[in-house]
Amino acid sequence: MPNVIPKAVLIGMPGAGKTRIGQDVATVLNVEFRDSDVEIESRERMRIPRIFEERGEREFRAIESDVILGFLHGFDGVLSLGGGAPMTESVCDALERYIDEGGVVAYLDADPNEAIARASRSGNRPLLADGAARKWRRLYAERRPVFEHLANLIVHTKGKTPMQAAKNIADTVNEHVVHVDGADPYDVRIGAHVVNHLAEVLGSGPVKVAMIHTTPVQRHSDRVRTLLRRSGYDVSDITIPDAEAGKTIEVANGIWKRLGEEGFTRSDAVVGIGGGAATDLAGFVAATWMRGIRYVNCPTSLLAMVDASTGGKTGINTEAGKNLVGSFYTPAGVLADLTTLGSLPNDIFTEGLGEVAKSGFIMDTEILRVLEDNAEALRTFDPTDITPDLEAVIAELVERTVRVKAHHVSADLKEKGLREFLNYGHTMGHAIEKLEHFRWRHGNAVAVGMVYAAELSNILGYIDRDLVDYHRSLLTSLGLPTSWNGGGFDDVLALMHKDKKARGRMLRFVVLDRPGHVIHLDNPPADAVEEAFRRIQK
Ligand SMILES: NC(=O)c1ccc[n+]([C@@H]2O[C@H](COP(=O)([O-])OP(=O)(O)OC[C@H]3O[C@@H](n4cnc5c(N)ncnc54)[C@H](O)[C@@H]3O)[C@@H](O)[C@H]2O)c1
Ligand SMILES: O=C(O)C(=O)C[C@@H](O)[C@H](O)[C@H](O)COP(=O)(O)O
Repeated sequence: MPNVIPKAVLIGMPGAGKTRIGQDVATVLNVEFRDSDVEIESRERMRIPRIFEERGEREFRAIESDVILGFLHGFDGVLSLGGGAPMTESVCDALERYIDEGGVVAYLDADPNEAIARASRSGNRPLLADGAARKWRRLYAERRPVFEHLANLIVHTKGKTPMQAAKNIADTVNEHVVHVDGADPYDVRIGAHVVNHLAEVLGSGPVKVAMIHTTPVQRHSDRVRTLLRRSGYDVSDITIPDAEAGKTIEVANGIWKRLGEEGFTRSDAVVGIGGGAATDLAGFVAATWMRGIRYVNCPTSLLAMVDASTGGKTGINTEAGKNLVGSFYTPAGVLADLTTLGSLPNDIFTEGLGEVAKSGFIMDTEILRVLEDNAEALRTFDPTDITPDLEAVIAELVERTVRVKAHHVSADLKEKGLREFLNYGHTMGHAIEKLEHFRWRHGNAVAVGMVYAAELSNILGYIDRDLVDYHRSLLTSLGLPTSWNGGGFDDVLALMHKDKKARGRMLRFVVLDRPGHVIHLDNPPADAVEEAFRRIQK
């Protein structure tokens, strides 16, 4: 039975707004709200000033600690603490344990003058009796360092309405975080406004940041630029050609030239904002400038969120083919800000569902159930009308798909074996993309590629027709293609022999042997390879 812990705990100085904002957070999250001061007075049947007067602060802090610790296990709402509570060692230790369990301790960093005015209006502050402002500032000087060290979320409330501050906290509560292990571990943060974590992920090392983005995501890169500059970074704003046109050596060379001219050192950084093509190029630039500098991906398409931005495959396209030049180079972090989907065209969203479905077929079959249950809403995705329910479905699909990718890349970054399973549907998929001169979207080509792989697996007796038919029915219900007539078998075969999984003259595939489980299929019989191709023709 997992521990039941509060959704959020609010701390801050008297008058910071902990009660009002705490109530608003509880409203947004549709959970209960509790205030530790109110609970103390209810339990002791005595107002706090009288407890201080009759029993002294030491006993009050002991009572307060007991009440708060009682709420940190078993209460799943929002809890606001009295101003001095975190200064008590037992409370501070308990809050640190709460954060380790996934809790959010939000420090409301209010404007001192505003907080003093509010605190002075409320008579229930024994520590702020006469000379309130002077005493408040003395307490502030003592407590602020503790609050800032303890909190895993700091909300600057000046200029925000209580509800705006509350939504900021609720967004953090609703974030999903997927940890990617390996030599250079990092986190993928998924949720609304997670881009607010950018400075935290970049850290204090970089002085200069190259912000690499494309025109269609201008509104999102504008937000990133503001965040970077407000955090004190010297931003080089680099717009690249959109989509595959941006994944070229010419584009990379132009950026290298600019980084040299602007004096980028090995401690500086790159931020990639956009679809998978932009994050691939940004990662490639980061991997190669001075043999590797820090970079953070801010994916803005579904496919980039669930696949391209994570796993460290960086690269460009060349005459020889797609993704044939690049480097395995992992980001310092990935911020999948779901609000950016608010401008994503439906067809681009749909292609991302191809990689989501892939992750369901190869490992997490719950993904397939979620896709089935929400196929209509997903197929008719409208960026201007993302309901809270649909946003929750998308967040779950993104988290689950990223977890599947993280499982494979954490254990096998450089694709020596396990990671190849993520290539399900790609042997045929990449051939289709090439023969379609990249007019077909990646996710669409992979969808047909998965049907091809399912047919091949069926021909060789690994899976039955039902599972092949299920590929077609699920992918069709999501608006994805399941057949292709754009080229001849000989051309496809030649390209499959150039796939990165091929070894010498040996064709290599990844196929299912049951739902949620893939195997390597090396050097399958030539007639089976051709028969499966015939079966995906319209
Ligand atoms: N590195 C990896 O592991 C990996 C994995 C999968 C795919 N990829 C690569 O990713 C690319 C496919 O990614 P993609 O599907 O995101 O394509 P993409 O990067 O070409 O983006 C598709 C289109 O959507 C636009 N767009 C993206 N986000 C938007 C937003 N929020 N609002 C409006 N427009 C937006 C882009 O500007 C572009 O026009 C391919 O190059 C593929 O090779 C890499
Ligand atoms: O990350 C991987 O490894 C994958 O295979 C994920 C794929 O979904 C993705 O399309 C990847 O870009 C394909 O890798 P490639 O090496 O075949 O280009």
